[in-house]
Amino acid sequence: MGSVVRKPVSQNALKTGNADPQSVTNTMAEKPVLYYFNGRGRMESIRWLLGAAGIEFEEVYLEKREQYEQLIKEGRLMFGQVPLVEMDGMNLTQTHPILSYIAAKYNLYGKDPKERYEIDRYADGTIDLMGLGLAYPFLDDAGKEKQKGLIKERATNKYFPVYETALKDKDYLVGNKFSWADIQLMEAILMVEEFHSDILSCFPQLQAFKERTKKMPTIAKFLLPGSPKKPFPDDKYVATVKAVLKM
Ligand SMILES: N[C@@H](CCC(=O)N[C@@H](CS)C(=O)NCC(=O)O)C(=O)O
Repeated sequence: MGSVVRKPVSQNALKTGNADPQSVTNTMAEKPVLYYFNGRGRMESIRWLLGAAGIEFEEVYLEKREQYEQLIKEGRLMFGQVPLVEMDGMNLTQTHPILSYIAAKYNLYGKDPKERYEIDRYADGTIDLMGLGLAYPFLDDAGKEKQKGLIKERATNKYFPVYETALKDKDYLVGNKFSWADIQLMEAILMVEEFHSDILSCFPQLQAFKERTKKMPTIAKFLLPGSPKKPFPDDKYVATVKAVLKM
């Protein structure tokens, strides 16, 4: 029951961080509403998935501690954590289930339990790899240097070889149909390339995958400047996350 949206506080109130518990609306948002920081973090894969599915969404950026506390007070964060996605009358939390819900809803989640398992497995590999990028902005200079090396090592030796082999004789990772797994892989490739621009030189299948995937209309749109895709995290993003979460 904790996930049902009853009376969401108006987004304008949350935006300012001055949400009044009495300031409620009964209207259910038609577009999904994403509550997170104005930066990548754990929300970025959700933005990617919605973007690739061609679904428009709105965002409420957490800039003040009060906004986060207000969401907790309203019982909208099951474990006191964001990402939060308000969608289909629910307060969705926990990144992986949010992603699989959206993937299922928009037919990007395979045709049967076996394919869904394969999609989950490939997606989790990218989530593990991208977790290294997620942590990067919060490290000190020495930690960043080390993390950059680790991203290269893990991408080259652990993760990319798996996807390279999987794509040897097919265009998509699972069921020869475009799925959430492919979207995750595209995001992961671009993330690693930001650290190591030549990373695909030993991965011709991944290079070809990237070239054809970036031409898909919804993805091409998502990659355009001004889209909901967030830039490489900067100091302001780090400071905001630390202030809101009291890190
Ligand atoms: N397992 C959760 C982890 C979410 C999480 O750690 N979110 C951070 C922000 S990126 C947070 O809200 N931290 C506050 C806390 O854990 O109390 C998920 O995947 O969504």
